[in-house]
Amino acid sequence: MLADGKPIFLIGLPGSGKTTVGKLLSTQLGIPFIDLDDIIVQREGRAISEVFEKEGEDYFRKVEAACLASLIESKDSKVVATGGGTPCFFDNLEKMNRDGVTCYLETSWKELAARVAPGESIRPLFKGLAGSEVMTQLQERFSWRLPFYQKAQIIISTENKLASDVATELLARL
Ligand SMILES: Nc1ncnc2c1ncn2[C@@H]1O[C@H](COP(=O)(O)OP(=O)(O)OP(=O)(O)O)[C@@H](O)[C@H]1O
Ligand SMILES: O=C(O)C1=C[C@@H](O)[C@@H](O)[C@H](O)C1
Ligand SMILES: [Mg+2]
Repeated sequence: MLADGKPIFLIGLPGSGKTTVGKLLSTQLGIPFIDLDDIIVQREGRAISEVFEKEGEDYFRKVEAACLASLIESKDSKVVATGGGTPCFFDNLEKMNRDGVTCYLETSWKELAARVAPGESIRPLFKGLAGSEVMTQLQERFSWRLPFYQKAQIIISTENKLASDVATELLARL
């Protein structure tokens, strides 16, 4: 198995299903699930939105990289849902590819827009916008990230698939 004893890192845009698929996969494999965003919240003792607001993105990215590095150092098998931006800063992606198995959950702009639906209070950026506006916002903000995601060792399209099907497909490719 490709992932024998190594951490499995799920990467992709917000709404691509990293948390949902990650939890399912960890149950199927019988190994722990860790959400990198939760580790950051624990370490900082405050919400990510507060870290962004009070300290700015540069600070957040440094904390994110440090939390990722300590997860990698522990060298045990686990499924890690990374943050949407994690592979796109510093050498985070190289580290994940070197010491773990990376999987990009590829999802179209249209599908992402439908998932991060307007009105969801946890995504203030998209609140009150129509579906097509959400799609444009996503593209404008995040197109630059795609070349990073595409360097993952495994790429799985999530299009028209249930999260459970995505987890099963990933399991078969590990
Ligand atoms: N394959 C799928 N098909 C349809 N809906 C999905 C699929 N995977 C996830 N979802 C739904 O999309 C939403 C976002 O999923 P999830 O929170 O797992 O994404 P994420 O990549 O962890 O996002 P974030 O980066 O914001 O943490 C959830 O409502 C989830 O139920
Ligand atoms: O896409 C991003 O840049 C982010 C996604 C979230 O998972 C968090 O890591 C944070 O809100 C930043
Ligand atoms: Mg998530």
